[in-house]
Amino acid sequence: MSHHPEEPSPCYQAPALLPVEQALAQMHASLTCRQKVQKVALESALGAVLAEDVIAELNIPPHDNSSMDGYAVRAADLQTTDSLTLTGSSFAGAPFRGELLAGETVRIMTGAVIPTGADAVVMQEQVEANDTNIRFLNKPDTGSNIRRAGEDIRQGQVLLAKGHLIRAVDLGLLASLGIAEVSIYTPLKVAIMSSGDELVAPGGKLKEGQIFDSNRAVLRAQLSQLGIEVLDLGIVPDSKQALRLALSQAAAECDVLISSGGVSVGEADFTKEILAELGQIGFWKLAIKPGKPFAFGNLGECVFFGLPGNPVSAFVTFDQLVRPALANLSGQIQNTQVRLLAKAADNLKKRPGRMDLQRGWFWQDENGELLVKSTGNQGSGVLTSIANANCYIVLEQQRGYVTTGEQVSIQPF
Ligand SMILES: Nc1nc2c(c(=O)[nH]1)N[C@H]1C(S)=C(S)[C@@H](COP(=O)(O)OP(=O)(O)OC[C@H]3O[C@@H](n4cnc5c(N)ncnc54)[C@H](O)[C@@H]3O)O[C@H]1N2
Ligand code: MOO
Repeated sequence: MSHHPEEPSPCYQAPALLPVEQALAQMHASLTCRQKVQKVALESALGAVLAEDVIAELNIPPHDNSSMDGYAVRAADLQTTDSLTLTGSSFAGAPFRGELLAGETVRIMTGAVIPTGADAVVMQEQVEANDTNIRFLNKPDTGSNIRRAGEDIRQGQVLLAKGHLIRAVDLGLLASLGIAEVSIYTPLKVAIMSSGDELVAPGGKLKEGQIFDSNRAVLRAQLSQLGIEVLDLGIVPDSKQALRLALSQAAAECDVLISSGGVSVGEADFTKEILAELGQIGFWKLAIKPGKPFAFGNLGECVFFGLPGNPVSAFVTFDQLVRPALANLSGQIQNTQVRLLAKAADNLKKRPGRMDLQRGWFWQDENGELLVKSTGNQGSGVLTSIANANCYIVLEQQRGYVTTGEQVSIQPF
C-alpha cells in the first residue's frame, strides 16, 4: 500500500493556507493574454475583447443639430421683436442651403442641421404660426435646443481602449462612427469536467449513493455568459487513467481547463496528482471559505483551475478567482467587481483564518443606509444559499464573529 503524499506524519504541521489576495496576485502575474488577434463584424463582437484602440474618425454628432421640432432663429432678433419671417426648412437629411438673415426663421426638425446664421431653436409649442409670419411667445437663450458637433464624441479621441470588453452599448458607439469591423482577441476556449464516481448527468438514473452533477450546468452557463467557447468533457470517473485522458485532451485542445471535485485529501481525490504528473501545480489550498482546496496550475500552455466539488465552493471560487483570471487571459483590462459597505442586520458566524464569502441579501433602509443579512445555512453543499442571495458578504481573513450593527463589505451579484 503506498503512502499517500498528503498523509500526516507524526510531526506533521499543516502548511499555511495561501491568502486570497496573494493567490490573485500570483495568478495576475503569471496569466497574460496570449490570444491571437482577429477581425470580426460588429454583429459577432458582443462579449469579445478589443485588441486595439478604436480612434474616432468623426465628430458625433457630425454637425450642430436641433434637439427639437420647431424654428431656428438668431436669438438676438427676438430681443427687439416677437415675429420673424419663415424663409425655408431644414429636415434631418435635407439641410437648409442658404444663410439665415436678420428677421428670418427656418422651420427645423429634430436632428436637422442648424442653418448658418442661426444660434437657437424654439420648440413649435412656443410659437404661433400664421402662414409665413411666426410669432414667438418666449425669448430663447443663445444655444438653446442645439446639440453641438462633437459634444458626444470628439474626432481623434480614443473611443474604446485596447482591452475593453465589448458590451451592447459599445456596438452602438462603434456603429455611430460607421465602423463595421473590429479587431478582437480570439475568444478563449475552455474545457470543463466534473470529477467523481458518484455523479450522474441530469436525465440519467441515480443508483444508490449517487447524486446529479450540478456543477457543470453552472460552469457552462457562467462561461457562456462570458462569451467563452466551452469544450464539455463530461463526468470523469475517479480513475487515474480516465483523468490522464481528460487532462491530456484539454491540454491539446484548449487554453484553459476547469475541473470540479477531486482536489481535496480523500482517497479518490486524484486530480491534483495527475496535474502534477502531466503539468505543474502553481498553488493549492487557500485561506478562503468556502473553497479551501482550490488548485491552480498548468498543463503545458493550458491553464488549470481545480474547483472544489462542493457546489457552493465551486461557484464561489469561480467568481472570486477564476473569473478575474479569465479576464486577464482574454486580454480584458476593466475590473467589474464592485464592493460596498453595509451594516450587518444579524450576527454572522466567522472564525479568523480564512476569508469568508458568505451569501447575503442586501437592501437600503428608509435613511438610505445599506443593510445586509445572511441567507441562512452557509454549508458548502447548500446551493440555495446562493440562489436566495443578491450579494456576497466579504469577511476579511483575520476577522472573527460579526455582531449585528457592525460594518461589512458586500459584493453585489
Ligand atoms: N479531511 C478533509 N476532508 C475534506 C477537507 C479537508 O481539508 N480535509 N476539505 C473539505 C472541503 S473544505 C471541501 S470544499 C471538499 C472538497 O473536496 P473535493 O474538491 O475533493 O470534492 P469531492 O470530494 O469530489 O466532492 C465534494 C462534495 O461535492 C459533491 N460534488 C462533487 N462534484 C459535484 C458536482 N459536479 N455536482 C454536484 N456535487 C458535486 C460531492 O458529491 C461531495 O459531496 O472536501 C472537504 N473534505
Ligand atoms: O472550503 Mo470547503 O469549500 O469550505 O467546503
